[in-house]
Amino acid sequence: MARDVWVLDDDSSIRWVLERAFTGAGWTPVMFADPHAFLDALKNAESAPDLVLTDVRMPGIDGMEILKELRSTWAQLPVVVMTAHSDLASAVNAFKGGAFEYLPKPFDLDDVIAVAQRAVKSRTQDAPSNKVQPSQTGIIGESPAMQEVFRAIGRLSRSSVTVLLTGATGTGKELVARALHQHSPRSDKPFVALNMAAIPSELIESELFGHEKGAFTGALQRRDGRFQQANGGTLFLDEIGDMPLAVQTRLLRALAEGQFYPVGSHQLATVDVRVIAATHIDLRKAIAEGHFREDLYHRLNVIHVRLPSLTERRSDIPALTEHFLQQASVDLQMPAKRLTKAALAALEQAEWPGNVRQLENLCRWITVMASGDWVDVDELPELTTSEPQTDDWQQGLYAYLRREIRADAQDIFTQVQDEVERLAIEVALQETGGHRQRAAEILGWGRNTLTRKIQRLTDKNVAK
Ligand SMILES: Nc1ncnc2c1ncn2[C@@H]1O[C@H](COP(=O)(O)OP(=O)(O)OP(=O)(O)O)[C@@H](O)[C@H]1O
Repeated sequence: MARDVWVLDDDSSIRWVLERAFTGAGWTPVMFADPHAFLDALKNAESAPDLVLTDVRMPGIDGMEILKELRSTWAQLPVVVMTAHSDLASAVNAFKGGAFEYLPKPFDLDDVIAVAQRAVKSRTQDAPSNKVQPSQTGIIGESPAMQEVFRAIGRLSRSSVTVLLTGATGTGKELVARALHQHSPRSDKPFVALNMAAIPSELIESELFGHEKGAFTGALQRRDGRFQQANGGTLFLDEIGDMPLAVQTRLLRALAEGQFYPVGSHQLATVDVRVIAATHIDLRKAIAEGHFREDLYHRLNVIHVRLPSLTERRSDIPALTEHFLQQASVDLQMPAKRLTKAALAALEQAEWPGNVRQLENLCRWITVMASGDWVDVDELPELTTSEPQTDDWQQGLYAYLRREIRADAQDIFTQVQDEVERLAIEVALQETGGHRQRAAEILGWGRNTLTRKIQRLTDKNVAK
């Protein structure tokens, strides 16, 4: 059965090739050069076409308006947007909730027909809304902030677009990356994750791109990198802000060209990989400080999904707690603990610098440590309940500790303790204009203790 497709593009050569491609594939195309004529046709048509294919950047009209018009006229009509990467985020937003596909410009004609067919097919199979349900992802969250995340997963579910996930540590970035993959056309292909913070920086390049035998000391075998392993699927680059600049340059090239040279190799490797990157740091700041390439940032930030911190969605704490207590009881083969109302209220009011992961760990702790089946406030470990902090030193410390532990560092507690002491002394002395007696009082030490500690830290520095 011939399908009707309306094509809107102001570029006559694009119209020409698209008309031929669609006719050749058995469709009935109706071509529009002028957005206003298109909108008129839209208003006056008695029935919807099977598909609309439109550019969003045309002179004299805001393409987003066209999407909104389409959405309000025929809510279920599948729409394919032809757009450059830079316009995609706004296009997705303008078309919130509708069936949506996109074609990055410039495109291949075979892709056009494939995407068009997929868009039409998805409509016939589709539920009215393309919001992904929490139960389909294993991600818990009824709060409005999380609903926004589920909607984003749904909207992106038929595309392979690059996504940047931001959010503090432990907010579920990896979980969401996996959900994006599971709900993408690539779901039957591998999902491969690489955490920049977890591997020594000098190995990141070969981890990503693979290496030849003998490419560097210790490269005893040729090895595929994560890019090759993820071929056809999704590569999740966690803590992208920790990627060394030189590797950023290589990544940028690999993303732009879909090709790269493995370390020590002269043979180009070609891959088709969707990249999802995540960061808990502010990449704009990293760019300003010269640690992150701006062009790479734009490449990765085609679609941005921000994960809310746990304190932004306190209403999810009871469901998360119940889930983690259940899970801990299964994992640890211990009876499931229950929280009294007061204990749950305390959790709902706590600060959670480590976000969901911290809550998950706490539930494991309770499962092992609490004595009875019911756990009351006094059995909870100490929770910070103060007002939200303006600074995020605990988060920084948390991330630092995790990075060190994953890098197999030794003796980190002493290091951290020394650093805390040094900072506290430094600030106290600065704030008191170098007055040791006052500084000691502020720090809660005797003057002699302060002098001894200063001496010890100075000796340590000298010894370094
Ligand atoms: N909404 C959620 N529902 C259920 N579990 C969650 C949710 N969010 C996070 N988790 C769990 O919390 C833990 C931390 O999540 P995840 O590793 O995805 O966080 P992250 O943001 O990637 O952290 P980091 O930045 O520190 O790498 C995981 O065990 C994950 O399964």
